[in-house]
This record gives sequence, structure tokens and C-alpha cells, in this order.
Amino acid sequence: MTLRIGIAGISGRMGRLLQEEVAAAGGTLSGGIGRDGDAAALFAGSDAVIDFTNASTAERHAGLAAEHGKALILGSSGLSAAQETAVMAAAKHVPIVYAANFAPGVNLLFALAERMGAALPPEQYDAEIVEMHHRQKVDAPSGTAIGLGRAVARGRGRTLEEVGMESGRDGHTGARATGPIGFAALRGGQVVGEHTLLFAAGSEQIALTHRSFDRRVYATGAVRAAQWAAGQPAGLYDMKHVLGMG
Ligand SMILES: NC(=O)C1=CN([C@@H]2O[C@H](COP(=O)(O)OP(=O)(O)OC[C@H]3O[C@@H](n4cnc5c(N)ncnc54)[C@H](OP(=O)(O)O)[C@@H]3O)[C@@H](O)[C@H]2O)C=CC1
Ligand SMILES: O=C(O)C1=N[C@H](C(=O)O)C[C@H](O)C1
Repeated sequence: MTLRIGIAGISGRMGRLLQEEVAAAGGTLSGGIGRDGDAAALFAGSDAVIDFTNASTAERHAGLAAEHGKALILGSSGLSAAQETAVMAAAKHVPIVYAANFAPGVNLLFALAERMGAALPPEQYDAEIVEMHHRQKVDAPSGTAIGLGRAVARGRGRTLEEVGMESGRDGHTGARATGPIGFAALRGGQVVGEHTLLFAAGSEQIALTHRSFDRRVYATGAVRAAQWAAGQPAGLYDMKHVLGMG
């Protein structure tokens, strides 16, 4: 039997592509909902649900996945700490792939960010993350930018909360502090997604940039994650597990 995949956010930019990618991967589209849809019925009739909606809906869908015993692929960004805690609680009951970014190249960048964080000490190298997205994006910094910040902090043996985030610099900010990771978010036009991680020191700078040209790269990754997750025990996973990078 083919995997029955449901889509939450089916009329959105991602949802429209996900429909095509489910078919291309040989899955069965079990249904799709927008804001007025019946989420409980979607979960009941699916083996796995892919959610690209928004933070509060994602939290609710994590609860429904646990209740119905179904795998969940979570692409929505902008979740608060409390919402992420709720996702972690649901993942005790079902497999959940919660990925800030489903593009393979970005997941390699996460691994490189951790290595760079470990190799380039904060006393000498200021870490800055710049991202740009389309004008419709409602959250900032992007989930991917935060993921990069978390990876750099992890490389430095700390959490992002411990090292601190400096974002929205404006006016008389004073000199840059040593340690916090800087974030800048640009919004405009129809930019699919661009992220640059850079480390600046007194006498050198190193920067890595990822650009997505087509959001289909996320849809392909999310469907691949659904096929992978359906065979996994309960737990919280991300794309590095799906790609065999973790
Ligand atoms: N992790 C990743 O790789 C990626 C993550 N994203 C994230 O995915 C999310 C969606 O992005 P995008 O597709 O561009 O956004 P869109 O705004 O285009 O689509 C979101 C869709 O969610 C639907 N929605 C809103 N509330 C609910 C609800 N309660 N139940 C079901 N559906 C609901 C909306 O439906 P309606 O039409 O009824 O309003 C809308 O169509 C964002 O958080 C974005 O940051 C995006 C790309 C890649
Ligand atoms: O909203 C988007 O479009 C994207 N959101 C994700 C994020 O917040 O990082 C992933 C990708 O950058 C596109």
C-alpha cells in the first residue's frame, strides 16, 4: 500500500508544490486543509501529515499527530520556545521530523556552521547571519537563520540562548559585544530564501552563502522526510537524520 500523505496548508506556496511532489514520489494524497479545514479528519485518514502553515497551527497539529498516532513533518517556522516544547512532548508518542529547512545544501551548511563555530573562537571571530526572503514572509529571523545560530553556538559548546542573539541593530547601539551572534533579516520581492553565515575577525573574514532558487527543493525534501518517518519509532528528528548526515 502506498503511503497516505496529508497536507496542512495545501493552498499555500509550499502546499501547492507538495501536492505535486507527493504524486511524483508515488505517494497517495489523503487530503489537504487550509485554515477552515478539519484537521482531526486529515490526521485520521493519513499515515503522515506534512505541515507548512504557521507556528500556532503547527503546535496544534503536533498534538493531533500524537493523539492519532501519525507521523508529522513540520516545516512551519517562527515557533516560540513553548511551542517547540509542545512539539517535543508530542514526539514522545510519534515520529516528528521538525526541520528549519528541507534543502540538502542548507543541512550541509548546518554541519559546517557547527564546525566553524568550534574552530573560530568568539573572542576573535564575530559570527553574523544575514538572511533574505520574499516580502510575504511573516517571521524573522528565519527558522533557518536561527538553526544556523544554534549550530554555531553548539560548536562553541553553548546554546544560542546562552551566547545571545543580537538582532535589529538601530540607532546608538554601542560597540559590538563579544560572544552574541548577530542576525539581520532582509525582506523583498519574491526571493525564495538566501542565508549567509559569516565570521569576521581583525584581519580576515570567511562567509558561506546558500541560495534556494526554487521552493520545490523544500517540497521534495519534506515528502522524502514523510516516507522516511513513517518507518521510524517515536522521536524528534530533523533533516540530517533523513539525509543520513546525523
Ligand atoms: N522548513 C522549510 O524548509 C520551509 C518552511 N517554510 C515555512 O512554512 C510555512 C508556510 O510557508 P508558505 O507556504 O510560504 O506560506 P503560505 O502563507 O503561502 O501558506 C500557508 C498556508 O497555511 C494555511 N493555514 C493557515 N492557518 C491554517 C490552519 N489553522 N490549518 C490549516 N492550514 C492553515 C493557509 O491557508 P488559507 O489558504 O486557508 O489561508 C495558507 O494557505 C511558513 O512558516 C514558512 O516559514 C516555508 C518554506 C520552507
Ligand atoms: O518562509 C519561507 O519561505 C522559508 N522559510 C523557512 C525559514 O524560515 O527558514 C525556510 C526557507 O528559508 C523558506
